[in-house]
Amino acid sequence: MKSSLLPLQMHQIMVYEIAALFFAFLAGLWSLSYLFSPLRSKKNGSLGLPPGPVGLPLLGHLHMLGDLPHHSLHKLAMKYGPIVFIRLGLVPAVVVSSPEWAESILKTHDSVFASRPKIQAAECMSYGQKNLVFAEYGPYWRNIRKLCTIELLSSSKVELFRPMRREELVNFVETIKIAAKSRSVIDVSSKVESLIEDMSYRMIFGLKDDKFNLRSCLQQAVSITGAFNLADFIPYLRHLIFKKYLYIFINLEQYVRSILNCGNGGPCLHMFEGFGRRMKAVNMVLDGFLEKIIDEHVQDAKELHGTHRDFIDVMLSLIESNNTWELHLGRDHIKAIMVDMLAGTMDTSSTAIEWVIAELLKNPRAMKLVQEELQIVVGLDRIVEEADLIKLDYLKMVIKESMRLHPVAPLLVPHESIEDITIKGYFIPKSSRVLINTWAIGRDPNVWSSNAEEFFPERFIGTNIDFQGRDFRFLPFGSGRRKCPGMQLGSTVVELVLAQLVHCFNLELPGGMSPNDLEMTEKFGLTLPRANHLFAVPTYRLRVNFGA
Ligand code: HEM
Repeated sequence: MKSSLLPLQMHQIMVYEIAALFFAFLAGLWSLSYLFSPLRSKKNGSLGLPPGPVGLPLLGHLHMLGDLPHHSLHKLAMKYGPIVFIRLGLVPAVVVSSPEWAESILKTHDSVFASRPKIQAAECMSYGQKNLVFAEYGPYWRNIRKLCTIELLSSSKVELFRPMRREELVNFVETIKIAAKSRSVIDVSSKVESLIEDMSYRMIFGLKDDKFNLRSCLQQAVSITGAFNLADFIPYLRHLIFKKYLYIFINLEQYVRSILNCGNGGPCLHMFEGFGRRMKAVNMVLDGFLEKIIDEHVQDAKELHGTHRDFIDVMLSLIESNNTWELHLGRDHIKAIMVDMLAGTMDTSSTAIEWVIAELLKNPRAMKLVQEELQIVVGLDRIVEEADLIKLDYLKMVIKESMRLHPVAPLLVPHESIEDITIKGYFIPKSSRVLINTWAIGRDPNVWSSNAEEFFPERFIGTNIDFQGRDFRFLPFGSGRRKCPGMQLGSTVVELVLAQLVHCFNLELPGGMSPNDLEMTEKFGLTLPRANHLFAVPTYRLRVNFGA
């Protein structure tokens, strides 16, 4: 039986390969025609497409992105200017690297650029893009955004979870105190990640103990959504055999390194080879967990007579009361929004916190000033309360400075144009992907003066630059219609955790490491965390052993 199937499989593979070559040939012709399109040249007073390098047929400029696309795109901007036209496979894309162009895209022509591209992983992980992050711009997105902003992320809802945040922080400090007693090294990155996870689970699901083993499944879902998927850029290749070889070609350097490091295949190739399969498998497991959690909430709601406790309760009560913001909300919507909220709360806040601690360890002068401010505002006889945050001006500048140098989303979330448009003489075709390189803007000496690469929080003194996205030099939460709706929650958590950690503990680099030796390598994904975990030796600072 087995052997009779083999020739059939071979036949199918050959048909696929022939079809692949045919489509690749057509796509190559199409992309060549794009390269020599009249739009590239000046015509009728128009400047044509924005400047950019000539790409390869089919691949466009994918091979130029490398491990850290925000760095590679910054290099292109240095050569071609603040707006660069490239092609990612068959997808036209513009890269924006100046505050002026960011304002044009995110404010002046916001409605044209407010959509999101279709991404295979997002479609799978968020139940056919029923979530908010990747929803196409239009009535569905508008309603779901209103629902999330008002029902889940408003100031009053953020306030509702204040006691939970305090409780989690007290536990967090207690565990670090144990390490401090024995002068042990702590993995700051892991500690912060697990604190943020606990807070997120309690707020979204009402549970803290990971009884469904959600953690690893979610991490995989997030890493898959942030992973590079060739099929998003060359859709013809979705089912083709030779995509593996194309992937190796594009990531030649990564591939060679992965072979050298880990023998047969390496992580990047594994990720790609089984991408579709892995995506579906992770989604199936995640879906099972989410279904069980929702079932439990439905059951509990009957007993608790509709008392709202967490995000799932809120969503279920909306369905019950038929107040579903003109959306026909079902379980898939709840699950898609929960995945959004989890992805939104977890990696973002912990990435931001990790970078601030790293910068403070590298800059003892700034660390000293933050601790002095805390000593004046809070004193050494109690822990930080949320009400104190408003008075911590220097800490806020430190956070902004760190986010300037290490934006959590260096290219924001990709935007997509919904129609052809000409801006400042440049033609940007419909369905172009727009990458706003906030990392490059944050390090531009023309924008931030010659000390742009230096960590210098005082640069914010006397400016009114904040997180709101009104000043296009600084966009850690984006700007315009698609700006982050979780900004208040995110900034509160980041400020609170940081304030508590540096108030309660002095942190030293382990093994007598000098601040100059602390490396600051980044790892590109859905967010931009440190490539390596951050370690430190804590010493308890307060005069009291606090509690509730
Ligand atoms: C430090 C924390 C955070 C940072 C730095 C951050 C940053 C961002 C950025 C840069 C964007 C893209 C904006 C754009 O495309 O123009 C975004 C979008 C988004 N964020 Fe956040 N975020 C944070 C926390 C959160 C939290 C706590 C939540 C929810 C619980 C959240 C939910 C979202 C959602 C749903 C979107 C998509 C909005 C849309 O497409 O309409 N984020 N965030």
